[in-house]
Amino acid sequence: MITLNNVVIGHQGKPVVSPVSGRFEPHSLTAIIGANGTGKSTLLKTIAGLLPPLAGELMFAERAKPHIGYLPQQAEIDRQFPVNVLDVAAMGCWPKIGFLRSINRIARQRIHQAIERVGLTSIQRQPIEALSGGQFQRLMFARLLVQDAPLMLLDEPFTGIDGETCSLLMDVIKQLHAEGRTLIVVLHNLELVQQHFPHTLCLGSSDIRWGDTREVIPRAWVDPAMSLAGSPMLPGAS
Ligand SMILES: Nc1ncnc2c1ncn2[C@@H]1O[C@H](COP(=O)(O)OP(=O)(O)OP(=O)(O)O)[C@@H](O)[C@H]1O
Repeated sequence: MITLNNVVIGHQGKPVVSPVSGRFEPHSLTAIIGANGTGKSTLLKTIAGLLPPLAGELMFAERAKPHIGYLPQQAEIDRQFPVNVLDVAAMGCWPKIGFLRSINRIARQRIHQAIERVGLTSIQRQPIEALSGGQFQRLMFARLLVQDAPLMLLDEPFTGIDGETCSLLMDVIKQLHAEGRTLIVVLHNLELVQQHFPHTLCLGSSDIRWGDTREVIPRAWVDPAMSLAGSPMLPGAS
């Protein structure tokens, strides 16, 4: 679905990691891991088209770039906007129907189903500034479900949320994948990656590994006896 050929990612002309080459297969589920600052978010933004590659080729299999669902890190989202849960979930329709067009019955049904899927039906009229971090992340997933994009990019979707929400949202990720979408998810929890993600791209300051998760993540990294399970400790981490 996406081929990277010596793609250099970075900001203001400054690369953050060695050139990346490889391929995200159609309908694949890939985790991007790596220590803080190794360029995981930068890579996601480059694939999303929010940042240009500094060099190299980033190619999509289709002639035109597919519709992309992008979930940034929570810290990058403005929650002061005066809208409620339903309004935000409905924004998932915009790429397909446009900003000012009215929502038809089928789309409305899809919005309500998505809100129900993430357990927010009882608070669907609440303003978003009143939501907890976990409730807000559930809402971001509802919007993704409504968006229905073939390619979804998620940046640290489980950071700062409780175990129950994490488990529910992981099920949504698996559902989206089972429905045939391609998903690329930045994560720090290696146990989660090992349990659920068949492919892993590990960005390191001097080394990039990409392939089958069982080969990319050595068992020792998630061995509870080594106290690394679920931690962001990776080669190159301080
Ligand atoms: N807008 C920006 N302008 C300039 N440099 C930036 C910008 N955003 C990030 N960087 C730098 O690019 C590098 C990679 O940042 P990035 O956020 O992609 O890393 P990351 O692997 O996602 O880190 P983390 O795990 O902490 O989220 C860092 O050195 C960071 O300081």
